[in-house]
Amino acid sequence: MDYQISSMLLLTCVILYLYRIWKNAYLFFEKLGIPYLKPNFLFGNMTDAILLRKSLVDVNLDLYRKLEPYKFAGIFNSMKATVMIRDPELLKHVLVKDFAYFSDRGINVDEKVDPLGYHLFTMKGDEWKNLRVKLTSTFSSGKMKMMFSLVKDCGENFSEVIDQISANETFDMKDLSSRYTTDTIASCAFGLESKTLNNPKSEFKSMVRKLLQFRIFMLVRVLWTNMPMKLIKFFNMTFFDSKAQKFLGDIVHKTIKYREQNNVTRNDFLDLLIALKNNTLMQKFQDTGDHEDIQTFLEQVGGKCLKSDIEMTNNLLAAQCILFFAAGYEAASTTLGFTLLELALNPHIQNKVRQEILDVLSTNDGQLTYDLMKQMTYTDMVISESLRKYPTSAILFRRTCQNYKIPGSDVIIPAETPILIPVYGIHLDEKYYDNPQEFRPERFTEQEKAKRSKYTYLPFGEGPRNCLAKRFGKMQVKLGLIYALKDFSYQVSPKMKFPLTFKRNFGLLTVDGIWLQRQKL
Ligand code: HEM
Repeated sequence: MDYQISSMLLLTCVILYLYRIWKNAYLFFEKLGIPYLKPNFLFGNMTDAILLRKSLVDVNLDLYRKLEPYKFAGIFNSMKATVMIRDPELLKHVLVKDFAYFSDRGINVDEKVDPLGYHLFTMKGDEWKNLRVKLTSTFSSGKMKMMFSLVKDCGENFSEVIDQISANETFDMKDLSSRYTTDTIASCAFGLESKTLNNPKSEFKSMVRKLLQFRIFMLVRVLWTNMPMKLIKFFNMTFFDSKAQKFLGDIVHKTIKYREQNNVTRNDFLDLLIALKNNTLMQKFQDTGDHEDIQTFLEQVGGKCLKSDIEMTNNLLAAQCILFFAAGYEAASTTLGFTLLELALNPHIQNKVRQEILDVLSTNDGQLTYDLMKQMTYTDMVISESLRKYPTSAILFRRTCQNYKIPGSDVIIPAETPILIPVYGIHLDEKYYDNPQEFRPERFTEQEKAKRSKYTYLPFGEGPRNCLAKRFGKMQVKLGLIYALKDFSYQVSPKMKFPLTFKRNFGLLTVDGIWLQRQKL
């Protein structure tokens, strides 16, 4: 009986405590004079996402639309008051001009509890700046040329695997694309021939999948910006799935050891990272393109040089390799899959891209080179349009590092406030793209691009914290597309259901399957 009474008392205290927090959170925007959407107790404006009734992507799209015509407004990520920035001009301030106020994403990771979760995506302040400068040089345009032949080999294999599918057989292009991007990143970041294209049941593939598999902890961490370190330590929460992280971390450690002991070079990211660790990057890989990228970055973060340095330990190298996988494989494979889906739905565009590919290849006996790939400009427009309609990172996060006065208003957002950037909402806004559901690559001619603000198109983010590997990601998708289209045409299978239902995960825009059929040409 006593036990029951104390349990009831404890529960009442917890509810009262949560109610008090919620009441304060509720008043947050009232006090600041910011318009906001009325939240529900505990779930805020995220009820449908938390109860897994809708994807986080769709929930945020609804919120973006409900908040028309405000330039910025308040929403509640569960109980956390978050400012959504809707206006492209304000986004220019948040992402670039006033970057010093918004330099991190507010994701807390304890380096001791989770050394492999301590990477560029989660790092903050000077440590992030130092590492970003170092890694910038590994993704320069010169380095992409170096990596081209490794990705091209995977592209050729992708085409061979597509060739093995029978005519009119329904297959999942999403699965095939993710096996292709797994192989490209395994080759470029880990120095491995993972061969998941040939072996869909490989352990490597299942571990990579596990890395980003939906976990309720991940959703909580995305919604609960600034989660207290004590809680992270108490639950021993790792950023990615701990088993997958350990599996991939062990591979990197072993490969580094092998290469250092046997003096092996393979011209991939791991070589570049090892050279960074040993301070031999400039001797080994001379590349003038690096300097320009680093200079631009330093100017944007407001300093010509950095205050301190960061030690490149083997754990730090392994953490970056794992991040390359997590950040790259899903984003690139989803983009490739959606692009092929749209091409199957729009045969006239499919024919036009294929014609460009064949015309360019015919100038060199069908042999693809890096420079020839660069000449395929219509293909670039098709990829850009695909990333507009399906930006895999549908929402982006920042956090105010200090109090910030919103330009053109009297509102001051306090330090430590989460900021949400509704990329998907902006990409589907009729104000910026007429008939936004129509797939139209011509939106990306130089002339059309010049008519819009740069901040209405954010598939790779913008400013110093944008995608580090934008060039590599685009190259993966482009080579995949070239090898998928050169010898085959695609139709949508009756198995594909419309409208698309996005996965209920922690904010990535993706689907469970992209069902197509192919014909050999
Ligand atoms: C089509 C493919 C890709 C897309 C659409 C994409 C998109 C993005 C986006 C939207 C962000 C967040 C930017 C922001 O907050 O402003 C990001 C960050 C990042 N991406 Fe990518 N990405 C792609 C491929 C890759 C690949 C292949 C890699 C690595 C090999 C990679 C590495 C990273 C890293 C390290 C960051 C964190 C940067 C930082 O915080 O400094 N991405 N990416």
